[in-house]
Amino acid sequence: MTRASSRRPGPPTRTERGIPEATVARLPVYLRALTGLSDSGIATASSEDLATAAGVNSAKLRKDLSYLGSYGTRGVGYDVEYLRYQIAREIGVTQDWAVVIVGIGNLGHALANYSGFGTRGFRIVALLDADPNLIGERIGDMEVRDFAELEDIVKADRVSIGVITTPAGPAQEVCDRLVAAGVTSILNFAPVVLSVPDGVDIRKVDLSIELQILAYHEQRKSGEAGLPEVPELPAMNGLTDLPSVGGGVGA
Ligand SMILES: NC(=O)c1ccc[n+]([C@@H]2O[C@H](COP(=O)([O-])OP(=O)(O)OC[C@H]3O[C@@H](n4cnc5c(N)ncnc54)[C@H](O)[C@@H]3O)[C@@H](O)[C@H]2O)c1
Repeated sequence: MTRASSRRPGPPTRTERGIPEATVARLPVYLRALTGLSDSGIATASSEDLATAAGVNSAKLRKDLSYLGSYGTRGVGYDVEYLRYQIAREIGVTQDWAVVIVGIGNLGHALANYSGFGTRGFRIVALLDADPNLIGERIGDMEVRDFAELEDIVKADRVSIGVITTPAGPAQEVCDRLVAAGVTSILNFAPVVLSVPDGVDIRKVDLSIELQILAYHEQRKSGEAGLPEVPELPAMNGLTDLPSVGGGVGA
């Protein structure tokens, strides 16, 4: 056997349980795929079926699942319900997580109205805002409450996750208040990098970055297909006296 290269990449970052972070990031994708299979009444799935449903290759999927001690049964595949339970337990979604959302504007309203969190183990316990005009507004079966109540709510409901949907300006201050109140995980939608002390996990959601990644791929696709043709200029009836390009029109 020959050695492929003398330069080896560093070891992948691993969680305390020894599962690579990249595998952890794929577990929710497998969970969603398994939920889909289960909802369609499928009791067992081969690694190929599951990989197709999750959009990954089957060798990677088998390797990922082996970290959970799940190898499937040869010739039968994986028990969908059991694997779903194993992954949910590993991610921590078999238990109920209390979440607060801070900043109930456009995005906060949309998240508050989304019913999918509850079925995935996330209980929204409070919608908080600093605007007195919003406090008391009903959204579904909840009422917007004063951000000043944060500390009491975190203590009473044992909140560990906070979602920030305020503008960028106050986001750090909101984050500091969440952390001081005892929140140890933050999902930040505000377009700003927040600092948190050790022991607090933070994740940032930025749709424009996702769109830029898609734009990058679109650009590559149009490069492969050849550049799009320059569209013809519309007929300019009667306009014959146009200045030439770079003609330096004075101010
Ligand atoms: N990550 C993404 O992909 C994405 C997409 C859209 C919007 N955003 C961001 O999400 C945030 C919210 O957007 P939006 O359109 O809902 O804004 P918005 O102005 O409609 O709502 C912001 C809310 O935050 C509240 N607020 C302001 N300061 C506060 C404070 N100190 N404490 C508590 N509440 C406070 C305001 O009263 C308001 O209700 C913005 O930062 C925006 O840039 C992110």
